[in-house]
Amino acid sequence: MKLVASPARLSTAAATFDAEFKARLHWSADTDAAIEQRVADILADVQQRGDAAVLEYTARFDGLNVAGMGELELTQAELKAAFEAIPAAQRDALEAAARRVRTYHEAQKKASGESWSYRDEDGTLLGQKVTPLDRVGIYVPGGKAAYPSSVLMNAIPAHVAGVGEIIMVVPTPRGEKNALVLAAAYVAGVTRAFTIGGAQAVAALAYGTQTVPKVDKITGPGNAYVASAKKRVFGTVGIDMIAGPSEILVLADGTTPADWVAMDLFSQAEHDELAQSILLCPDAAYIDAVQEAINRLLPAMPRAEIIAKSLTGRGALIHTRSMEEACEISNRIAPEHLEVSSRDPHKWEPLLKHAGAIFLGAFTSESLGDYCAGPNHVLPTSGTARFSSPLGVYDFQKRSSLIEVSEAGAQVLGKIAAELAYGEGLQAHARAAELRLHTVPDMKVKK
Ligand SMILES: NC(=O)c1ccc[n+]([C@@H]2O[C@H](COP(=O)([O-])OP(=O)(O)OC[C@H]3O[C@@H](n4cnc5c(N)ncnc54)[C@H](O)[C@@H]3O)[C@@H](O)[C@H]2O)c1
Ligand SMILES: N[C@H](CO)Cc1c[nH]c[nH+]1
Ligand SMILES: [Zn+2]
Repeated sequence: MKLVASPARLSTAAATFDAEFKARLHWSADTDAAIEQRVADILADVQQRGDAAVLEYTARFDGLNVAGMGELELTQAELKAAFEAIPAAQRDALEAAARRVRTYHEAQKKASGESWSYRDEDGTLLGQKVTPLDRVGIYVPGGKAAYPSSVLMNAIPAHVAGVGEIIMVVPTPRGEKNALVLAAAYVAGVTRAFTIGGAQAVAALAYGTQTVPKVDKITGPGNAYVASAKKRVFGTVGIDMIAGPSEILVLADGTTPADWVAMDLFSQAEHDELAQSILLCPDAAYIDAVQEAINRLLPAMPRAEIIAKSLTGRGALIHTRSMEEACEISNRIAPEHLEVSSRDPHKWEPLLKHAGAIFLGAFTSESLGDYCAGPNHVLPTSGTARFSSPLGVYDFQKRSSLIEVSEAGAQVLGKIAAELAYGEGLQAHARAAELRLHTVPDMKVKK
């Protein structure tokens, strides 16, 4: 049977555009009631029965039958052995990628992840103390593909932040362990690792089981089950964002070879049938050329079936009136990845507000960002880039305000606070401030 990838052909000039566009975009884990119900049941079961439930779901969903949780833990020796056994070229690539990701996140920490403080003229100190989280859980997807790069993208910023313990979970369908994933866990310095996935792994990390330690925060991407589970455990633990099925939006002025753009659309479509690839372009003949390239290149792709399903079910080639209009529509979509495939990307970049990551120019394929450019590839999806940011060192830190009021400062602040406290009807607040005023007898700080 011949596989066909037919993304929807839309035009912003058509009267039906808004409705068709909305229908194409509309999807999120919480609109899929079947997934939601299943995830809710799994979370409740793991919370109640712990390891026993995790073992059952791992057998059911990943085809991995074992006698006890001990068999689902990867030892440090196993991680090290995997690193030593992979071909030298893979080891070098892994280490080169890790170096670039580390350099980027160290710069990120310097720019915005350090404690700071200042003093008022009267000596009062005000500031913010930044501390790393004690223990985090990192989700590394593993259902339809293996993601050693996601190990690096999660664990390295956690390390740079100074997190004490990094607990990794990764499903290994039918028990097939991916050597590169294990090697990446070794390179990135993961503390403990379990071969579990899906909602049951998220639940194990959030609630803790007899074997899996409860964590403070869960980060990392995953499929619709993982995204929904993370949303539901938020509050019990922190989460980074909703990083669900991958998305790419290519904003093209028609100057990049059509084959390059077709392959970039494939690159995210091949992740998942639910991934979304969209092209926005003001040149109709160029859109035809990209569709022709899709037809020609698809049969040779090993993951052609997933690509065809994703492009046909969720993809779109949109003809716009202008590049300006294309930028405006891109902002409405707020994609995970946005490629500005143009001879003059800096002309359009200032118009772009909402995207997880922006890739400028024809040579910046999104896939370079997935592996080794340096910035994080764990990014907000489903339009959440309107309010969320890429995974970063800041996700593994928290902040405490620091306040040290001097004796002189207390004289000024005490009067302001007391006035406002009486206004709120909170007498104890007011008195606590007033007792420190020199005007109150016998209450001066002893020297
Ligand atoms: N946004 C990002 O930063 C980013 C990065 C990498 C990957 N991704 C996305 O992550 C996803 C990875 O998905 P995946 O499936 O390959 O791996 P995954 O690890 O996310 O999901 C596999 C797990 O899903 C669960 N599952 C599958 N079918 C189920 C069912 N019918 N009922 C209950 N549970 C079920 C199983 O427990 C299985 O272990 C893709 O959508 C990819 O696009 C996103
Ligand atoms: N594109 C994914 C984020 O949506 C990340 C990734 C890992 N490997 C390949 N791609
Ligand atoms: Zn990718």
